[in-house]
Amino acid sequence: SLLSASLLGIDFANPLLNASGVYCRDVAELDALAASAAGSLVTKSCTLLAREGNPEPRYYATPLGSINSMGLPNAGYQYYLAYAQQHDYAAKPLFLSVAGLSLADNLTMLAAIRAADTPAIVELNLSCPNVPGKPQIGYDFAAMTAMLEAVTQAYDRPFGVKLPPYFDIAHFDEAAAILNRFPQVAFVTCINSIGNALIIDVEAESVVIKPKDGFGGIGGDYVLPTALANVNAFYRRCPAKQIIGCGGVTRGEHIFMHLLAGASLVQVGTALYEEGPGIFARLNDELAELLTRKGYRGIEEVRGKLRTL
Ligand SMILES: O=C(O)c1[nH]c(=O)[nH]c(=O)c1I
Repeated sequence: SLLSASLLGIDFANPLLNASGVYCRDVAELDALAASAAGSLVTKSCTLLAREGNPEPRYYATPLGSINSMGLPNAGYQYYLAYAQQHDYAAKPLFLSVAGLSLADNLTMLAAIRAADTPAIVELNLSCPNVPGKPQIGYDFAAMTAMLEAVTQAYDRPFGVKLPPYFDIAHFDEAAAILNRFPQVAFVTCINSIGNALIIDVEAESVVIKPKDGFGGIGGDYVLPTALANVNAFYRRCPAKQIIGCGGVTRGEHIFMHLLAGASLVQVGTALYEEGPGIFARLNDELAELLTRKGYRGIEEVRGKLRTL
C-alpha cells in the first residue's frame, strides 16, 4: 500500500519507528510502541548488565529539540532478548539495539541473541561510550574496524549499525569504506544525537542537565539538516546497503525529506519523547497526505530521488 516499506526483505506496514533510547526501556513502553501505529520498534541500547545510568536531570527539551546524557540506563540485554522472544512478529518487526561497553560484552550479547534464534534485527550502536579519554567507537575508525571484524565473526546474520553524525566529507568517505568491507552490515542508521552540545537556561544562568557539566547529545529541529546529509552521504556511498534515517522528524514532510535523501525506514526520537506514541498515527497521516498530493503511489518511488541542481 501507500506507506509499505521493506528492509532486509522484510515487509513493514509503514516506514516509521522509534529511535533507540526513546520510549523503549521497559515492557510497558515497548508494548505501547507495539500497539501504536509505528511500523516497527527498537529497544533501548542494552549492555551486559543492567545500568542505572546518570543522575537526573539527564534529559531536557526546548522548543527546538532536546539534550540528553542518559548514561545508557537499561535493564540488561537478557531483559530485551526475553521481550524479543515473546514479541508478535506477524504484527510488526522488532529491532534489538546493542551497545556493549566493550568488544567482549558485544560478542557475549550477540552470541546469546544468535542462540535465541529470534526474528529480531540487531542494530549495533557504535555511538556508545568507549574507553574514557578515547573517542566513541563511531569516531575511532580503527576501533570501529576491529569491532566489525570481531562482530561479523561472532554473529552470522545481517545486522545494522547506528552511527554518530559526521561533518567532514573525508569522514563520510572513510566510514563508508569501512562499512563496505562488511556485506553483513546490511543497513546503516544515521544519525545518533549530535554529541557534546550545551544548552543554557538564561533565567537560571545554568546548564539544564546534571551529568558532564551540562554537556549532552542533541536531537530535534537542531539536527535535521545534519541527519539528512548523513543519510544521503551513506546512501550514495553504500549502494549495497539500506539506510534508516533518524533525526529531526516532527512532521510528515521531514519523513519525506529522509526518504528523498535515501532512507528506507525513518526513526523518531525527540518528537516521540515529547508527544508520545500517538505521534505515529499523525506522522503516517501527514506522510500519506503529502505523497497523495504529489501523486506518488508508494514510498519506494520517493527513496533516493533527491534532485541536485
Ligand atoms: O546516554 C545514552 O544512553 C545515549 N544517548 C544518546 O543520545 N545516544 C545514545 O546512543 C545513547 I547509549
